[in-house]
Amino acid sequence: MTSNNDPDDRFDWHAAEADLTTPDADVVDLDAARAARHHDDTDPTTDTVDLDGPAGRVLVDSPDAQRSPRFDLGSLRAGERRPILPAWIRSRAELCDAMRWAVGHLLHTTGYHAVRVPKYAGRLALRSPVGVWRVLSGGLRWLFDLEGEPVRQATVQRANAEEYLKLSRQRDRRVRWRGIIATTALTATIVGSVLVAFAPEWVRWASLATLVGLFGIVGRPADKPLLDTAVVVPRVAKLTSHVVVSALAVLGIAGINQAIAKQGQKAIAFTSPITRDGPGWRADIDLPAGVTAGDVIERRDRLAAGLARPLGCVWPEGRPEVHPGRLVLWVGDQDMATAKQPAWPLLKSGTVDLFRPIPFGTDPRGRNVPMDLMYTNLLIGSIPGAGKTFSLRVPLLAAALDARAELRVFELKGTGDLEPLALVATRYASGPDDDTLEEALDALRELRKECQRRAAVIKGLPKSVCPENKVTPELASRKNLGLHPLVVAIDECQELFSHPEFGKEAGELAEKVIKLGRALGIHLMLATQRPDARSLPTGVSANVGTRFCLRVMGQVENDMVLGTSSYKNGVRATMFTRRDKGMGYLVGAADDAQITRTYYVDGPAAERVCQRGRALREAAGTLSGHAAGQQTASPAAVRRDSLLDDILTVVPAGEPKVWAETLVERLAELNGEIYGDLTRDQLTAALKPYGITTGQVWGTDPTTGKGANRRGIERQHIADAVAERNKHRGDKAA
Ligand SMILES: Nc1ncnc2c1ncn2[C@@H]1O[C@H](COP(=O)(O)OP(=O)(O)OP(=O)(O)O)[C@@H](O)[C@H]1O
Repeated sequence: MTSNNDPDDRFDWHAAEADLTTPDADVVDLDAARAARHHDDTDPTTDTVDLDGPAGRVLVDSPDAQRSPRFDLGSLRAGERRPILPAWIRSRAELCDAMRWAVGHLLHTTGYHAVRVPKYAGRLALRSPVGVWRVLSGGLRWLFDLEGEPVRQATVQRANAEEYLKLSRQRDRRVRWRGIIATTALTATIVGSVLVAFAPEWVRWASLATLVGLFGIVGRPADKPLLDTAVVVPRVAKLTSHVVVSALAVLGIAGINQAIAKQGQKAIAFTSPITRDGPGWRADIDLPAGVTAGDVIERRDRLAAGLARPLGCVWPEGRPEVHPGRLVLWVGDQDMATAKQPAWPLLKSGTVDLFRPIPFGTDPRGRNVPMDLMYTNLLIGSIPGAGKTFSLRVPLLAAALDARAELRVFELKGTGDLEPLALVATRYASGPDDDTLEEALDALRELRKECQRRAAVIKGLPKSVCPENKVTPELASRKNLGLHPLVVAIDECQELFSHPEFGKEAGELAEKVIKLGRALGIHLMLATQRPDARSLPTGVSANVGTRFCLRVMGQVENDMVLGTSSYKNGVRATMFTRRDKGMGYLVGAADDAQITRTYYVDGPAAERVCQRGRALREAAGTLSGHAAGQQTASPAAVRRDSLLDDILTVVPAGEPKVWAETLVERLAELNGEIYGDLTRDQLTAALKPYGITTGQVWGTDPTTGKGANRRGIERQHIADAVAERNKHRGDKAA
């Protein structure tokens, strides 16, 4: 019955029998036992446990453990309820979008065919003689039962008189009643023709057109439809499990290859059927043991080659919350980079309530990706030219459409990419120079103070008005409280954070603002093309709530922008290519990381949106600062212009030398608004451009009255610098 070649021969039936006869093992699952034996071949320690020496070996995969769990109410309660209505019907925006598409499709098709009516009429006229011929010949064949003729001829040939008689009788019967019908129809046609001949002219033409149309339809060639194609629908190949497994097999991942070699197609488990999901296919995959979704995502280009689809159609994503080996593969019908993207929903009309999500971009399926701006901050990072500034512009434009929001915008590249926002911004500065950087730094200083002020306001409010100790839409609308949304954007923020003089302070301030401002209606948006430790302080990158990472080149930058372990978990912005402009991973806007392409709003369109935002502010009386034409020089600029004169004011002519610390105190006393934050280091740096350096000078401590050598300046150096400056000014004026 058995042969030596049968692998089951090597199975230890005695051991299995012993297992069977142990008191608490009532059933042995033979499949499990065989599987245990196979594993045993490779590693004898994995599937059996030696509890009491050789006699006590028991199977690890016990029948109890292998039995499917019984149904219980708990598992039903834990089950995931599938939505009754599909997501696109529940979302107002998506429903409107679908409706818009349906109406547009209908109008296009109608218009397309309407202009071709003369062409279709000509076609029908040309085809109508064939139609007449088909009707007449078909009618005669039917009338004389000609389709039965070959059979009758065959019976004649076989000289089968009885059968021939039967067929002839049947034919006579048929021809008789068909003749009656044909005669009636012919009579009706003649009567109809006579009536039409005496009818008004339009009836005659209409009848002729109808007849031509009908005969034209009947005379249609089988391979040529009457109507041209108004909409060409692209045909895409189906995604099947076979295609997916074959593509995964060519990625060169050892774990996948070994599993496929052992188990074939079964090595890749599909956790649910491959389905259509939006304009593409979706496969939910459990990768073989030990292979992570990140391993596949890293080889997206090879995966696309394996699937024989353009790279922009293939979007593998991990689901680390399920397990690291769960992969969701979405294969679009069209390349995401070239597929037509819907316009930004607020492009032409609409206002924004910043306490509600704003439309930020679209996902690979073309659906809107919303983003919250309140109670969070935003960090955008990528290599140069991937679409950072365009991405930053979208939430800024949304903020522009909320009349309550105050915008402060600093663009540190100096190309004017955010220029349209100057129409609505309370503060706007653009430039790569130190002055602009210092303005941005000042803005952060102000924000820190604003945080303190707002915190005090909120603390002073009764719990009934402010139950969660954070700004609510109602509080933000109360002008007297000054708790309106305050949106501050710094594009190319690496310039500020890596600045030798301002960098450290800016990093500390930004971290404080990010941590505190969130609940106080202050929203900081940072965009950087150099997401590394020097250009993006860890205190900043670790505390930002919402992150958008466009194309980056490595794991470090990826995790700097998207958060620690993102790369390991398969959220890899390294997979985006040069063509994927405006595309990135959005983290923090939803539970999972989302592949998002930001809405494309170009310069002129952005300007039109800002004009609307400006009109809203004018109506609400909230236009202020830069946008309102109040070109107040920045504290940095004022300080720079007046520093030398103010030093001469606070250091009398009889005091040749003064300590830097004394000078800083006196300047703050003179003008707290401009010099309140001035530190000794900043003073030293501000004097450097005039060639004035601080050195050890003798002075007396006013509190102790003791003399000492400390860092300070000589008054004469300042006086010389003022004289030099005035000379220059005089030259220029002349
Ligand atoms: N959502 C988008 N869809 C299509 N193209 C886009 C999108 N966003 C940006 N682009 C294109 O990418 C180009 C670069 O964008 P952007 O200037 O925002 O890049 P950047 O990362 O800020 O560059 P840099 O670091 O040099 O400032 C733009 O000229 C634009 O045409």
